[in-house]
Amino acid sequence: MKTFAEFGLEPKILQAITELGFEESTPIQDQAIPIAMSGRDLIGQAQTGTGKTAAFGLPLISKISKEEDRIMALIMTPTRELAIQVAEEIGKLSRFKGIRSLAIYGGQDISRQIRSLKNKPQVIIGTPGRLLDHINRKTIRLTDVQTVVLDEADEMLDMGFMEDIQSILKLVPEERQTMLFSATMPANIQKLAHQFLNNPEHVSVIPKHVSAPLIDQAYIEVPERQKFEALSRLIDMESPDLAIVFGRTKRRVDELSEALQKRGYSADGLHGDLSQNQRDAVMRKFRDGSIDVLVATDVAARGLDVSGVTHVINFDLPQDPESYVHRIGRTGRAGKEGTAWSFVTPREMDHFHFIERVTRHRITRKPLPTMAEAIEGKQRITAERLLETLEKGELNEYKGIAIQLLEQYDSVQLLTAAMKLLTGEKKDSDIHLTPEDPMRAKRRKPDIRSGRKPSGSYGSRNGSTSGSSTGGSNYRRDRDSSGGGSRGGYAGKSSYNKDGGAGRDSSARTNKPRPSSSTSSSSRPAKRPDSSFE
Ligand SMILES: Nc1ncnc2c1ncn2[C@@H]1O[C@H](COP(=O)(O)OP(=O)(O)OP(=O)(O)O)[C@@H](O)[C@H]1O
Ligand SMILES: [Mg+2]
Repeated sequence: MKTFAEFGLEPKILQAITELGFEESTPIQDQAIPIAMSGRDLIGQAQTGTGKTAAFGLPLISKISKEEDRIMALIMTPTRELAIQVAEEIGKLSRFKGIRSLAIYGGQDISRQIRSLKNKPQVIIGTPGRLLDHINRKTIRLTDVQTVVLDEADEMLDMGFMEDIQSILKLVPEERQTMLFSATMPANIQKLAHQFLNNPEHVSVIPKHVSAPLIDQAYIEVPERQKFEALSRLIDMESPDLAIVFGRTKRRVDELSEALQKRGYSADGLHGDLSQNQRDAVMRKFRDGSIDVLVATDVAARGLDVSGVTHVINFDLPQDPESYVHRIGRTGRAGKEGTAWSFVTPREMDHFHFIERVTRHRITRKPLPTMAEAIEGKQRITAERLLETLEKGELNEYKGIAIQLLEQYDSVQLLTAAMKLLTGEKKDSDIHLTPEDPMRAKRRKPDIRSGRKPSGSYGSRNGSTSGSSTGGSNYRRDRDSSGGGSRGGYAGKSSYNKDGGAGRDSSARTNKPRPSSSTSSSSRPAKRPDSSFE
Protein backbone atom coordinates (compact mmCIF):
# COMPACT_ATOMS: atom_id res chain seq x y z
CA MET A 1 0.00 0.00 0.00
CA LYS A 2 1.17 3.44 -0.88
CA THR A 3 0.03 6.96 -0.40
CA PHE A 4 -1.28 8.45 -3.58
CA ALA A 5 1.40 11.15 -3.56
CA GLU A 6 3.97 8.45 -4.35
CA PHE A 7 2.49 7.94 -7.81
CA GLY A 8 3.55 11.43 -8.86
CA LEU A 9 -0.03 12.60 -9.30
CA GLU A 10 -0.52 16.34 -9.44
CA PRO A 11 -1.76 18.26 -6.37
CA LYS A 12 -5.24 18.93 -7.76
CA ILE A 13 -5.82 15.22 -8.24
CA LEU A 14 -4.40 14.45 -4.80
CA GLN A 15 -6.78 16.99 -3.37
CA ALA A 16 -9.72 15.17 -4.96
CA ILE A 17 -8.47 11.84 -3.61
CA THR A 18 -8.26 13.28 -0.12
CA GLU A 19 -11.73 14.70 -0.45
CA LEU A 20 -13.04 11.26 -1.39
CA GLY A 21 -11.47 9.91 1.79
CA PHE A 22 -9.02 7.50 0.12
CA GLU A 23 -6.05 7.25 2.45
CA GLU A 24 -4.01 4.47 0.93
CA SER A 25 -4.01 2.92 -2.47
CA THR A 26 -5.36 -0.58 -3.03
CA PRO A 27 -3.16 -3.37 -4.44
CA ILE A 28 -4.52 -3.04 -8.00
CA GLN A 29 -3.93 0.70 -7.79
CA ASP A 30 -0.35 0.09 -6.58
CA GLN A 31 0.37 -2.12 -9.52
CA ALA A 32 -1.66 -0.59 -12.30
CA ILE A 33 -1.17 3.14 -11.75
CA PRO A 34 2.60 3.27 -12.45
CA ILE A 35 2.20 1.15 -15.60
CA ALA A 36 -0.76 3.17 -16.78
CA MET A 37 1.11 6.41 -16.10
CA SER A 38 3.97 5.14 -18.24
CA GLY A 39 1.60 4.86 -21.17
CA ARG A 40 1.79 1.10 -21.64
CA ASP A 41 -1.18 -1.03 -22.58
CA LEU A 42 -2.56 -2.96 -19.65
CA ILE A 43 -4.82 -5.82 -18.68
CA GLY A 44 -5.86 -5.38 -15.07
CA GLN A 45 -7.61 -7.98 -12.97
CA ALA A 46 -8.52 -7.57 -9.32
CA GLN A 47 -11.35 -8.61 -7.06
CA THR A 48 -14.65 -6.77 -7.04
CA GLY A 49 -14.79 -3.57 -5.04
CA THR A 50 -11.05 -3.01 -4.90
CA GLY A 51 -10.84 0.29 -6.74
CA LYS A 52 -10.22 -0.59 -10.38
CA THR A 53 -12.06 2.54 -11.50
CA ALA A 54 -9.53 4.83 -9.84
CA ALA A 55 -6.72 2.53 -11.01
CA PHE A 56 -7.46 3.45 -14.62
CA GLY A 57 -9.19 6.76 -13.89
CA LEU A 58 -6.35 8.52 -12.12
CA PRO A 59 -3.66 7.97 -14.81
CA LEU A 60 -6.20 8.81 -17.50
CA ILE A 61 -7.12 12.10 -15.87
CA SER A 62 -3.55 13.04 -15.13
CA LYS A 63 -2.66 12.91 -18.83
CA ILE A 64 -5.34 15.35 -19.93
CA SER A 65 -4.96 19.09 -19.97
CA LYS A 66 -7.84 21.25 -18.90
CA GLU A 67 -7.31 23.42 -21.96
CA GLU A 68 -8.08 20.61 -24.43
CA ASP A 69 -11.34 20.95 -26.30
CA ARG A 70 -11.32 17.50 -27.88
CA ILE A 71 -12.20 14.01 -26.69
CA MET A 72 -8.94 12.66 -25.28
CA ALA A 73 -10.13 9.52 -23.49
CA LEU A 74 -12.84 6.96 -24.04
CA ILE A 75 -14.11 4.52 -21.43
CA MET A 76 -16.55 1.81 -22.50
CA THR A 77 -18.82 -0.06 -20.11
CA PRO A 78 -21.36 -2.82 -20.71
CA THR A 79 -24.32 -1.17 -18.97
CA ARG A 80 -25.87 2.26 -18.74
CA GLU A 81 -25.86 2.37 -14.97
CA LEU A 82 -22.16 1.60 -14.95
CA ALA A 83 -21.44 4.32 -17.52
CA ILE A 84 -23.24 6.81 -15.30
CA GLN A 85 -21.40 5.64 -12.20
CA VAL A 86 -17.94 5.64 -13.79
CA ALA A 87 -18.62 9.11 -15.20
CA GLU A 88 -19.46 10.25 -11.69
CA GLU A 89 -16.29 8.80 -10.24
CA ILE A 90 -14.17 10.35 -13.01
CA GLY A 91 -15.98 13.60 -12.34
CA LYS A 92 -15.13 13.45 -8.66
CA LEU A 93 -11.50 12.53 -9.24
CA SER A 94 -10.99 15.33 -11.77
CA ARG A 95 -13.06 17.93 -9.98
CA PHE A 96 -10.27 20.27 -8.96
CA LYS A 97 -8.38 19.79 -12.18
CA GLY A 98 -11.45 20.90 -14.10
CA ILE A 99 -11.66 18.05 -16.59
CA ARG A 100 -15.01 17.65 -18.32
CA SER A 101 -16.44 14.15 -18.58
CA LEU A 102 -19.73 12.94 -20.02
CA ALA A 103 -21.69 9.69 -19.93
CA ILE A 104 -23.17 8.61 -23.26
CA TYR A 105 -25.62 5.72 -23.16
CA GLY A 106 -28.70 4.30 -24.77
CA GLY A 107 -32.14 5.23 -23.51
CA GLN A 108 -31.31 8.85 -22.85
CA ASP A 109 -32.57 11.55 -25.19
CA ILE A 110 -29.90 11.84 -27.88
CA SER A 111 -30.42 15.54 -28.51
CA ARG A 112 -29.72 16.18 -24.85
CA GLN A 113 -26.46 14.27 -25.24
CA ILE A 114 -25.64 16.25 -28.36
CA ARG A 115 -26.17 19.47 -26.41
CA SER A 116 -23.88 18.24 -23.63
CA LEU A 117 -21.24 17.30 -26.18
CA LYS A 118 -21.11 20.97 -27.17
CA ASN A 119 -19.40 21.60 -23.81
CA LYS A 120 -16.39 19.79 -25.30
CA PRO A 121 -15.87 17.01 -22.77
CA GLN A 122 -12.38 15.51 -22.75
CA VAL A 123 -13.51 12.16 -21.35
CA ILE A 124 -16.43 10.14 -22.71
CA ILE A 125 -17.80 7.18 -20.77
CA GLY A 126 -20.23 5.21 -22.85
CA THR A 127 -21.96 2.03 -23.87
CA PRO A 128 -20.91 0.81 -27.32
CA GLY A 129 -24.24 1.03 -29.17
CA ARG A 130 -24.97 4.65 -28.36
CA LEU A 131 -21.35 5.60 -28.96
CA LEU A 132 -21.61 4.20 -32.46
CA ASP A 133 -24.79 6.10 -32.98
CA HIS A 134 -23.02 9.37 -32.16
CA ILE A 135 -20.06 8.43 -34.30
CA ASN A 136 -22.37 7.83 -37.25
CA ARG A 137 -24.10 11.14 -36.66
CA LYS A 138 -20.66 12.74 -36.46
CA THR A 139 -21.49 14.16 -33.07
CA ILE A 140 -18.54 12.29 -31.58
CA ARG A 141 -15.07 12.28 -33.15
CA LEU A 142 -12.45 9.97 -31.77
CA THR A 143 -9.47 11.06 -33.82
CA ASP A 144 -7.70 12.67 -30.85
CA VAL A 145 -8.33 9.94 -28.31
CA GLN A 146 -5.14 8.90 -26.51
CA THR A 147 -6.54 6.51 -23.91
CA VAL A 148 -9.15 3.80 -24.24
CA VAL A 149 -10.45 1.73 -21.32
CA LEU A 150 -12.74 -1.26 -21.56
CA ASP A 151 -14.22 -1.68 -18.10
CA GLU A 152 -15.70 -5.15 -17.50
CA ALA A 153 -13.90 -6.19 -20.67
CA ASP A 154 -14.92 -9.85 -20.46
CA GLU A 155 -18.58 -8.92 -20.13
CA MET A 156 -18.38 -6.70 -23.18
CA LEU A 157 -17.11 -9.66 -25.11
CA ASP A 158 -19.70 -11.92 -23.59
CA MET A 159 -22.55 -9.63 -24.51
CA GLY A 160 -21.43 -9.70 -28.11
CA PHE A 161 -20.01 -6.19 -28.29
CA MET A 162 -16.93 -7.36 -30.14
CA GLU A 163 -18.02 -5.95 -33.49
CA ASP A 164 -19.16 -2.68 -32.03
CA ILE A 165 -15.87 -2.28 -30.22
CA GLN A 166 -13.99 -3.12 -33.39
CA SER A 167 -15.91 -0.47 -35.31
CA ILE A 168 -15.30 2.10 -32.59
CA LEU A 169 -11.61 1.37 -32.15
CA LYS A 170 -10.98 1.59 -35.89
CA LEU A 171 -11.67 5.27 -35.49
CA VAL A 172 -9.24 5.79 -32.62
CA PRO A 173 -5.59 6.50 -33.50
CA GLU A 174 -3.40 3.41 -33.31
CA GLU A 175 -0.80 5.07 -31.15
CA ARG A 176 -3.09 5.16 -28.16
CA GLN A 177 -3.01 3.51 -24.78
CA THR A 178 -5.58 0.75 -24.28
CA MET A 179 -6.49 -0.84 -20.97
CA LEU A 180 -8.84 -3.71 -20.10
CA PHE A 181 -10.17 -4.18 -16.59
CA SER A 182 -12.34 -6.75 -14.85
CA ALA A 183 -12.48 -8.99 -11.79
CA THR A 184 -12.66 -11.97 -14.12
CA MET A 185 -10.52 -12.57 -17.17
CA PRO A 186 -11.57 -15.72 -19.00
CA ALA A 187 -9.18 -17.04 -21.57
CA ASN A 188 -11.13 -15.72 -24.52
CA ILE A 189 -10.29 -12.20 -23.40
CA GLN A 190 -7.04 -12.88 -25.25
CA LYS A 191 -9.02 -12.49 -28.44
CA LEU A 192 -9.88 -8.96 -27.45
CA ALA A 193 -6.42 -8.24 -26.15
CA HIS A 194 -4.76 -9.54 -29.26
CA GLN A 195 -6.77 -7.31 -31.53
CA PHE A 196 -6.84 -4.14 -29.56
CA LEU A 197 -3.81 -4.04 -27.30
CA ASN A 198 -0.17 -3.57 -28.06
CA ASN A 199 2.15 -5.77 -26.02
CA PRO A 200 0.11 -5.31 -22.85
CA GLU A 201 1.36 -5.68 -19.32
CA HIS A 202 -0.78 -8.07 -17.27
CA VAL A 203 -1.54 -7.05 -13.75
CA SER A 204 -3.38 -9.54 -11.64
CA VAL A 205 -3.95 -9.18 -7.95
CA ILE A 206 -6.23 -12.16 -7.68
CA PRO A 207 -4.91 -14.29 -4.85
CA LYS A 208 -6.39 -17.71 -4.21
CA HIS A 209 -10.04 -16.84 -4.57
CA VAL A 210 -11.43 -14.72 -7.30
CA SER A 211 -14.35 -13.57 -5.19
CA ALA A 212 -13.75 -10.72 -2.81
CA PRO A 213 -12.40 -11.87 0.56
CA LEU A 214 -14.78 -10.01 2.82
CA ILE A 215 -17.90 -11.70 1.56
CA ASP A 216 -19.39 -14.40 3.72
CA GLN A 217 -20.90 -16.89 1.27
CA ALA A 218 -23.69 -19.35 2.05
CA TYR A 219 -26.35 -21.31 0.21
CA ILE A 220 -29.71 -22.80 1.04
CA GLU A 221 -31.11 -25.80 -0.76
CA VAL A 222 -34.71 -24.95 -1.43
CA PRO A 223 -37.35 -26.16 -3.89
CA GLU A 224 -38.44 -23.65 -6.48
CA ARG A 225 -41.90 -23.17 -5.00
CA GLN A 226 -40.56 -22.37 -1.54
CA LYS A 227 -38.08 -19.76 -2.68
CA PHE A 228 -40.27 -16.78 -1.93
CA GLU A 229 -41.00 -17.89 1.61
CA ALA A 230 -37.28 -18.53 2.04
CA LEU A 231 -36.51 -15.04 0.78
CA SER A 232 -38.89 -13.28 3.11
CA ARG A 233 -37.66 -15.29 6.09
CA LEU A 234 -34.07 -14.59 5.14
CA ILE A 235 -34.68 -10.86 4.84
CA ASP A 236 -36.49 -10.87 8.19
CA MET A 237 -33.77 -12.89 9.88
CA GLU A 238 -30.85 -10.93 8.47
CA SER A 239 -32.44 -7.49 8.29
CA PRO A 240 -30.05 -6.16 5.64
CA ASP A 241 -29.32 -2.45 5.44
CA LEU A 242 -29.49 -2.68 1.68
CA ALA A 243 -29.85 -5.88 -0.31
CA ILE A 244 -29.69 -6.82 -3.97
CA VAL A 245 -31.77 -9.83 -4.98
CA PHE A 246 -30.87 -11.30 -8.35
CA GLY A 247 -33.54 -12.95 -10.47
CA ARG A 248 -32.97 -14.79 -13.71
CA THR A 249 -35.35 -13.03 -16.05
CA LYS A 250 -37.15 -9.74 -16.44
CA ARG A 251 -40.45 -11.44 -15.68
CA ARG A 252 -38.98 -12.89 -12.54
CA VAL A 253 -37.74 -9.50 -11.41
CA ASP A 254 -41.14 -7.91 -12.04
CA GLU A 255 -43.00 -10.64 -10.19
CA LEU A 256 -40.56 -10.77 -7.32
CA SER A 257 -40.42 -7.04 -6.68
CA GLU A 258 -44.20 -6.87 -6.77
CA ALA A 259 -44.49 -9.81 -4.39
CA LEU A 260 -42.03 -8.22 -1.97
CA GLN A 261 -43.96 -4.96 -2.06
CA LYS A 262 -47.20 -6.83 -1.35
CA ARG A 263 -45.58 -8.38 1.68
CA GLY A 264 -44.65 -4.96 2.95
CA TYR A 265 -40.97 -4.77 1.99
CA SER A 266 -39.54 -1.66 0.50
CA ALA A 267 -38.39 -3.11 -2.81
CA ASP A 268 -38.22 -2.24 -6.48
CA GLY A 269 -37.02 -3.91 -9.67
CA LEU A 270 -34.36 -3.12 -12.27
CA HIS A 271 -34.07 -4.71 -15.69
CA GLY A 272 -33.49 -3.88 -19.30
CA ASP A 273 -37.12 -3.50 -20.39
CA LEU A 274 -37.77 -0.55 -18.13
CA SER A 275 -37.48 2.92 -19.58
CA GLN A 276 -34.29 4.74 -18.76
CA ASN A 277 -36.25 7.13 -16.57
CA GLN A 278 -37.57 4.19 -14.57
CA ARG A 279 -34.09 2.67 -14.35
CA ASP A 280 -32.65 5.95 -13.14
CA ALA A 281 -35.42 6.40 -10.59
CA VAL A 282 -34.92 2.90 -9.15
CA MET A 283 -31.16 3.36 -8.87
CA ARG A 284 -31.65 6.75 -7.25
CA LYS A 285 -34.05 5.30 -4.68
CA PHE A 286 -31.66 2.47 -3.91
CA ARG A 287 -28.65 4.75 -3.60
CA ASP A 288 -30.42 7.15 -1.25
CA GLY A 289 -31.92 4.33 0.81
CA SER A 290 -35.57 5.01 0.05
CA ILE A 291 -35.82 1.38 -0.96
CA ASP A 292 -33.96 -1.36 0.90
CA VAL A 293 -34.19 -4.17 -1.60
CA LEU A 294 -33.19 -3.90 -5.23
CA VAL A 295 -34.44 -6.82 -7.29
CA ALA A 296 -32.47 -7.06 -10.52
CA THR A 297 -31.39 -9.14 -13.46
CA ASP A 298 -27.71 -9.39 -14.30
CA VAL A 299 -27.95 -5.82 -15.53
CA ALA A 300 -26.89 -4.93 -11.97
CA ALA A 301 -24.26 -7.64 -11.66
CA ARG A 302 -21.28 -5.72 -12.98
CA GLY A 303 -19.41 -2.83 -11.51
CA LEU A 304 -22.20 -1.14 -9.55
CA ASP A 305 -20.92 0.41 -6.38
CA VAL A 306 -23.64 1.28 -3.89
CA SER A 307 -22.38 1.87 -0.40
CA GLY A 308 -24.34 0.16 2.33
CA VAL A 309 -25.18 -3.01 0.40
CA THR A 310 -24.82 -5.60 3.14
CA HIS A 311 -26.47 -8.54 1.35
CA VAL A 312 -26.62 -10.09 -2.07
CA ILE A 313 -29.16 -12.86 -2.57
CA ASN A 314 -29.14 -15.08 -5.62
CA PHE A 315 -32.83 -15.90 -5.70
CA ASP A 316 -32.01 -17.74 -8.92
CA LEU A 317 -28.56 -19.07 -9.57
CA PRO A 318 -26.55 -17.24 -12.21
CA GLN A 319 -25.69 -18.76 -15.52
CA ASP A 320 -21.95 -18.95 -15.02
CA PRO A 321 -19.27 -18.62 -12.36
CA GLU A 322 -18.20 -15.17 -13.55
CA SER A 323 -21.66 -13.87 -13.05
CA TYR A 324 -21.68 -15.35 -9.55
CA VAL A 325 -18.43 -13.59 -8.69
CA HIS A 326 -19.66 -10.23 -9.98
CA ARG A 327 -23.13 -10.49 -8.46
CA ILE A 328 -21.88 -11.22 -4.97
CA GLY A 329 -19.23 -8.55 -5.45
CA ARG A 330 -21.94 -5.88 -5.12
CA THR A 331 -21.34 -6.30 -1.40
CA GLY A 332 -18.10 -6.52 0.58
CA ARG A 333 -16.62 -3.50 -1.19
CA ALA A 334 -13.87 -1.07 -0.26
CA GLY A 335 -12.88 -2.98 2.85
CA LYS A 336 -16.41 -3.51 4.15
CA GLU A 337 -17.90 -6.87 4.98
CA GLY A 338 -20.84 -8.40 3.18
CA THR A 339 -22.96 -11.52 3.02
CA ALA A 340 -24.01 -13.47 -0.05
CA TRP A 341 -26.76 -16.10 -0.07
CA SER A 342 -27.71 -18.35 -2.94
CA PHE A 343 -30.88 -20.38 -3.33
CA VAL A 344 -30.17 -23.71 -4.99
CA THR A 345 -32.98 -26.03 -6.04
CA PRO A 346 -32.21 -29.75 -5.68
CA ARG A 347 -31.85 -30.16 -9.43
CA GLU A 348 -29.31 -27.34 -9.56
CA MET A 349 -26.81 -28.82 -7.14
CA ASP A 350 -24.46 -29.93 -9.93
CA HIS A 351 -24.47 -26.51 -11.47
CA PHE A 352 -23.83 -24.97 -8.08
CA HIS A 353 -20.88 -27.27 -7.39
CA PHE A 354 -19.51 -26.27 -10.75
CA ILE A 355 -19.62 -22.63 -9.67
CA GLU A 356 -17.89 -23.56 -6.42
CA ARG A 357 -15.20 -25.44 -8.29
CA VAL A 358 -14.45 -22.74 -10.81
CA THR A 359 -14.42 -19.98 -8.22
CA ARG A 360 -12.41 -22.21 -5.91
CA HIS A 361 -14.50 -21.40 -2.94
CA ARG A 362 -16.40 -23.79 -0.73
CA ILE A 363 -19.71 -22.21 0.02
CA THR A 364 -21.28 -23.02 3.38
CA ARG A 365 -24.60 -24.80 3.37
CA LYS A 366 -27.15 -23.32 5.76
CA PRO A 367 -30.67 -24.42 6.65
CA LEU A 368 -33.73 -22.52 5.59
CA PRO A 369 -34.33 -19.89 8.28
CA THR A 370 -37.13 -21.02 10.56
CA MET A 371 -40.23 -18.99 11.16
CA ALA A 372 -38.96 -18.37 14.71
CA GLU A 373 -35.65 -16.99 13.42
CA ALA A 374 -37.48 -14.73 11.01
CA ILE A 375 -39.74 -13.39 13.75
CA GLU A 376 -36.82 -12.92 16.08
CA GLY A 377 -34.97 -10.96 13.40
CA LYS A 378 -37.93 -8.66 12.85
CA GLN A 379 -38.37 -8.12 16.56
CA ARG A 380 -34.70 -7.31 16.98
CA ILE A 381 -35.00 -4.60 14.36
CA THR A 382 -38.08 -3.19 16.06
CA ALA A 383 -36.23 -3.07 19.37
CA GLU A 384 -33.29 -1.33 17.68
CA ARG A 385 -35.59 1.25 16.12
CA LEU A 386 -37.25 1.82 19.46
CA LEU A 387 -33.95 2.36 21.23
CA GLU A 388 -32.69 4.67 18.49
CA THR A 389 -35.81 6.77 18.91
CA LEU A 390 -35.23 6.80 22.64
CA GLU A 391 -31.65 7.97 22.21
CA LYS A 392 -32.63 10.70 19.80
CA GLY A 393 -34.85 12.21 22.48
CA GLU A 394 -37.41 14.90 21.61
CA LEU A 395 -40.10 12.72 23.12
CA ASN A 396 -41.79 15.26 25.35
CA GLU A 397 -44.95 15.47 23.28
CA TYR A 398 -45.59 11.80 23.94
CA LYS A 399 -44.80 11.76 27.63
CA GLY A 400 -48.23 12.76 28.88
CA ILE A 401 -50.06 9.93 27.16
CA ALA A 402 -47.34 7.45 28.12
CA ILE A 403 -47.73 8.30 31.80
CA GLN A 404 -51.50 8.03 31.55
CA LEU A 405 -51.28 4.60 29.90
CA LEU A 406 -48.77 3.37 32.45
CA GLU A 407 -51.10 4.34 35.28
CA GLN A 408 -53.81 2.15 33.79
CA TYR A 409 -51.91 -0.81 32.28
CA ASP A 410 -49.02 -3.12 32.97
CA SER A 411 -45.78 -1.74 31.51
CA VAL A 412 -44.63 -5.02 29.95
CA GLN A 413 -47.95 -5.53 28.24
CA LEU A 414 -47.97 -2.00 26.96
CA LEU A 415 -44.50 -2.25 25.49
CA THR A 416 -45.37 -5.63 23.98
CA ALA A 417 -48.34 -4.13 22.22
CA ALA A 418 -46.24 -1.23 20.96
CA MET A 419 -43.63 -3.65 19.64
CA LYS A 420 -46.28 -5.68 17.86
CA LEU A 421 -47.67 -2.58 16.24
CA LEU A 422 -44.23 -1.41 15.15
CA THR A 423 -43.11 -4.77 13.84
CA GLY A 424 -46.17 -5.04 11.66
CA GLU A 425 -47.94 -8.23 10.78
CA LYS A 426 -46.74 -10.12 7.78
CA LYS A 427 -49.38 -9.53 5.14
CA ASP A 428 -50.65 -12.87 3.99
CA SER A 429 -51.30 -11.67 0.50
CA ASP A 430 -51.60 -13.95 -2.44
CA ILE A 431 -48.16 -14.44 -3.92
CA HIS A 432 -47.70 -16.19 -7.21
CA LEU A 433 -44.37 -16.49 -8.95
CA THR A 434 -44.07 -18.19 -12.33
CA PRO A 435 -41.64 -21.06 -11.80
CA GLU A 436 -38.29 -20.88 -13.55
CA ASP A 437 -36.55 -23.84 -15.10
CA PRO A 438 -33.61 -25.07 -13.06
CA MET A 439 -30.16 -23.90 -14.08
CA ARG A 440 -28.46 -27.01 -15.34
CA ALA A 441 -24.90 -28.15 -14.92
CA LYS A 442 -22.93 -27.57 -18.05
CA ARG A 443 -21.90 -30.41 -20.26
CA ARG A 444 -18.37 -31.33 -19.33
CA LYS A 445 -15.60 -31.42 -21.84
CA PRO A 446 -13.12 -34.28 -21.65
CA ASP A 447 -10.38 -32.23 -20.03
CA ILE A 448 -12.61 -31.42 -17.07
CA ARG A 449 -13.72 -35.00 -16.73
CA SER A 450 -10.10 -36.05 -16.69
CA GLY A 451 -9.71 -33.97 -13.59
CA ARG A 452 -7.95 -30.94 -14.90
CA LYS A 453 -9.00 -27.97 -12.92
CA PRO A 454 -10.36 -24.99 -14.69
CA SER A 455 -7.52 -22.54 -14.68
CA GLY A 456 -6.39 -19.31 -16.16
CA SER A 457 -8.98 -16.78 -15.28
CA TYR A 458 -9.01 -17.71 -11.63
CA GLY A 459 -5.42 -18.73 -11.48
CA SER A 460 -3.16 -18.38 -8.53
CA ARG A 461 -0.81 -15.99 -10.22
CA ASN A 462 -0.71 -14.44 -6.85
CA GLY A 463 -0.13 -10.79 -7.20
CA SER A 464 2.28 -11.17 -10.02
CA THR A 465 2.51 -9.34 -13.28
CA SER A 466 2.69 -12.57 -15.13
CA GLY A 467 2.73 -13.16 -18.83
CA SER A 468 -0.71 -14.18 -19.94
CA SER A 469 -3.67 -16.26 -19.05
CA THR A 470 -3.00 -19.10 -21.39
CA GLY A 471 -4.41 -22.36 -20.21
CA GLY A 472 -7.72 -20.74 -19.90
CA SER A 473 -10.97 -21.42 -18.23
CA ASN A 474 -12.31 -24.61 -19.67
CA TYR A 475 -15.92 -23.77 -19.58
CA ARG A 476 -15.31 -20.66 -21.59
CA ARG A 477 -13.79 -22.70 -24.31
CA ASP A 478 -16.87 -24.93 -24.23
CA ARG A 479 -19.03 -21.95 -24.69
CA ASP A 480 -17.05 -20.73 -27.64
CA SER A 481 -16.98 -24.03 -29.38
CA SER A 482 -20.65 -24.71 -29.07
CA GLY A 483 -22.15 -22.10 -31.26
CA GLY A 484 -20.34 -18.95 -32.13
CA GLY A 485 -20.96 -17.30 -28.81
CA SER A 486 -24.70 -17.23 -29.11
CA ARG A 487 -25.21 -20.64 -27.60
CA GLY A 488 -23.22 -21.93 -24.75
CA GLY A 489 -22.29 -25.24 -23.29
CA TYR A 490 -25.13 -25.09 -20.83
CA ALA A 491 -27.85 -27.59 -21.33
CA GLY A 492 -30.63 -25.28 -20.27
CA LYS A 493 -29.49 -22.29 -22.25
CA SER A 494 -32.25 -22.17 -24.82
CA SER A 495 -34.84 -21.57 -22.15
CA TYR A 496 -33.21 -18.35 -21.03
CA ASN A 497 -33.92 -16.61 -24.26
CA LYS A 498 -37.46 -17.83 -24.29
CA ASP A 499 -38.01 -16.68 -20.74
CA GLY A 500 -36.34 -13.42 -21.44
CA GLY A 501 -38.77 -12.66 -24.19
CA ALA A 502 -41.75 -13.90 -22.27
CA GLY A 503 -40.92 -11.68 -19.34
CA ARG A 504 -42.63 -8.70 -20.94
CA ASP A 505 -44.87 -8.21 -23.86
CA SER A 506 -43.30 -7.62 -27.21
CA SER A 507 -44.13 -3.94 -27.28
CA ALA A 508 -41.97 -3.48 -24.23
CA ARG A 509 -39.14 -5.05 -26.11
CA THR A 510 -39.49 -2.71 -29.03
CA ASN A 511 -39.13 0.13 -26.57
CA LYS A 512 -35.59 -0.90 -26.18
CA PRO A 513 -33.67 1.91 -27.76
CA ARG A 514 -31.31 0.67 -30.39
CA PRO A 515 -28.66 2.62 -32.12
CA SER A 516 -29.66 3.59 -35.61
CA SER A 517 -26.50 2.07 -37.05
CA SER A 518 -26.89 -1.31 -38.61
CA THR A 519 -23.51 -2.42 -37.37
CA SER A 520 -24.51 -2.96 -33.82
CA SER A 521 -27.73 -4.75 -33.18
CA SER A 522 -28.14 -7.58 -35.63
CA SER A 523 -24.89 -9.33 -34.87
CA ARG A 524 -25.38 -9.35 -31.13
CA PRO A 525 -26.17 -12.73 -29.69
CA ALA A 526 -29.24 -12.62 -27.48
CA LYS A 527 -27.79 -15.09 -25.07
CA ARG A 528 -29.00 -13.62 -21.83
CA PRO A 529 -32.43 -13.41 -20.36
CA ASP A 530 -31.90 -9.69 -20.05
CA SER A 531 -29.62 -8.64 -22.85
CA SER A 532 -30.88 -5.10 -23.17
CA PHE A 533 -28.33 -3.62 -20.84
CA GLU A 534 -26.74 -0.80 -22.75
N1 LIG B 1 -7.75 3.67 -2.33
C1 LIG B 1 -9.01 3.63 -1.94
N2 LIG B 1 -9.33 3.76 -0.63
C2 LIG B 1 -10.62 3.72 -0.23
N3 LIG B 1 -11.67 3.53 -1.04
C3 LIG B 1 -11.40 3.39 -2.36
C4 LIG B 1 -10.07 3.43 -2.87
N4 LIG B 1 -10.13 3.26 -4.21
C5 LIG B 1 -11.42 3.11 -4.51
N5 LIG B 1 -12.21 3.20 -3.43
C6 LIG B 1 -13.68 3.06 -3.35
O1 LIG B 1 -13.95 1.67 -3.36
C7 LIG B 1 -15.20 1.43 -3.99
C8 LIG B 1 -15.05 0.34 -5.04
O2 LIG B 1 -14.28 0.83 -6.11
P1 LIG B 1 -14.57 0.40 -7.62
O3 LIG B 1 -16.01 0.57 -7.94
O4 LIG B 1 -13.58 1.10 -8.46
O5 LIG B 1 -14.24 -1.16 -7.54
P2 LIG B 1 -13.95 -2.19 -8.73
O6 LIG B 1 -12.67 -2.83 -8.43
O7 LIG B 1 -14.10 -1.50 -10.03
O8 LIG B 1 -15.11 -3.25 -8.50
P3 LIG B 1 -15.98 -4.09 -9.58
O9 LIG B 1 -15.14 -5.25 -10.00
O10 LIG B 1 -17.19 -4.51 -8.82
O11 LIG B 1 -16.27 -3.15 -10.70
C9 LIG B 1 -15.68 2.74 -4.54
O12 LIG B 1 -16.65 3.28 -3.68
C10 LIG B 1 -14.43 3.60 -4.55
O13 LIG B 1 -14.74 4.96 -4.42
MG1 LIG C 1 -15.42 -1.60 -11.59
